[in-house]
Amino acid sequence: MEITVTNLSKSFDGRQVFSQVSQTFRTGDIYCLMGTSGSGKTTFFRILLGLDQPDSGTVSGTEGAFLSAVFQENRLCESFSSLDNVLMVFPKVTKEIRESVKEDLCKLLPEESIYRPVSTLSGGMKRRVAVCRALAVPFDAVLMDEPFTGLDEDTRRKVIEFVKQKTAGKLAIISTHQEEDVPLLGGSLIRLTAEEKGI
Ligand SMILES: Nc1ncnc2c1ncn2[C@@H]1O[C@H](COP(=O)(O)OP(=O)(O)OP(=O)(O)O)[C@@H](O)[C@H]1O
Repeated sequence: MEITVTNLSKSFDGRQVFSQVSQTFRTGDIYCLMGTSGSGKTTFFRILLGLDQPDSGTVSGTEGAFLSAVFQENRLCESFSSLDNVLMVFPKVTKEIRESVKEDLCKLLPEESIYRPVSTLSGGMKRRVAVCRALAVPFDAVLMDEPFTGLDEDTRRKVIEFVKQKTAGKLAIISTHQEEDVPLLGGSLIRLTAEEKGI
């Protein structure tokens, strides 16, 4: 698939967040979206997901596509286990799906923790559950808003490897504040800067 944004502009209350952003995102590639706090990364994701409208410009290629997402907040059900938080996104849970989700979760978390309510997990553990859930479902493209926040260096690398494996041959757009993530992900760097007002 290919997502193309053309001359995308967005302002809030008369304050320009970004303007005239044009970019093509192609399947098989990872795009790392970087920009200072407030440069509009979350807003850009929300527009791609159709949750917000641009003031002007267009997004094409997302019609009929399955877009998966990790939002800036985890959006987990705190009283459910990690396992159930991931399984809940499947319309029908088969034995195979359950086993494969367990296997994926265990790549990122200690096995005992995947049966505990999410409310008992650390912030970094919850983040890993959110990442695992977004990548568990079939998707054409995944959009991840700062998925590696709250992770120590070793865990961060482990999660990056997991993301690379799970997004192979698909389209991934990932926002990050750490430039070193770009080579680790083998991604293309795209800057969304307030100064340039575009990427
Ligand atoms: N619904 C809204 N109403 C008014 N202003 C908003 C709204 N959503 C975002 N903004 C403003 O738009 C700007 C961009 O916000 P956004 O969250 O997209 O930035 P960001 O690059 O994701 O920031 P961060 O790196 O801190 O997560 C900010 O100044 C923010 O206050």
